[in-house]
Amino acid sequence: METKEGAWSIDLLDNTYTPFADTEAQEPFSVLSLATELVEAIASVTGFTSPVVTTRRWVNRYGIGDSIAPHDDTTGDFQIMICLTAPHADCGGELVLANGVSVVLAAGDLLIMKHADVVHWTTPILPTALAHRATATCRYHVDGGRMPRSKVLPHTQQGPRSRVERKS
Ligand SMILES: O=C(O)CCC(=O)C(=O)O
Ligand SMILES: [Fe+2]
Repeated sequence: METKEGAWSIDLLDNTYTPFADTEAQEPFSVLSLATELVEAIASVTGFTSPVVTTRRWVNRYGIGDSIAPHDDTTGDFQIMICLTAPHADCGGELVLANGVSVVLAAGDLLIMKHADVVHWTTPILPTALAHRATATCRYHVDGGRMPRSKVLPHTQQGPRSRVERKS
């Protein structure tokens, strides 16, 4: 993927926004990130008391020169990110948050983020890197939280667009 937000590749593990209770883990990261005890523990650490209603899960991969540009994650309420692989600390791939925090993740590290309104980016992977960088993220959406627009107002509430247009 190459966008104004940077260059990296993304593997969507689950982009369906299935209700949390019906979401089935298809691979190990989802087995972990959907485990009720873990979700409850992370909700408690981040201060969320409303139940998780849905999740989204994906893997980002950064090769030499890749980075994610400064952006604000506009949906979801809290998330975990597990570093799957990373170059040595002095070879780029640092996650920087505009609030002054920066993190160099090593393989196996788990980061819990309350990500609303925190602009963040990663530094480019340097040519000296001997490994690429990959992170797996599970984003949790709580009841009444920051849902994607299409989920806040499902079109079933208003009927299909064509019917609305015919009425007017
Ligand atoms: O890979 C990272 O460290 C950050 C990824 C990220 O910010 C995102 O997927 O929105
Ligand atoms: Fe992000």
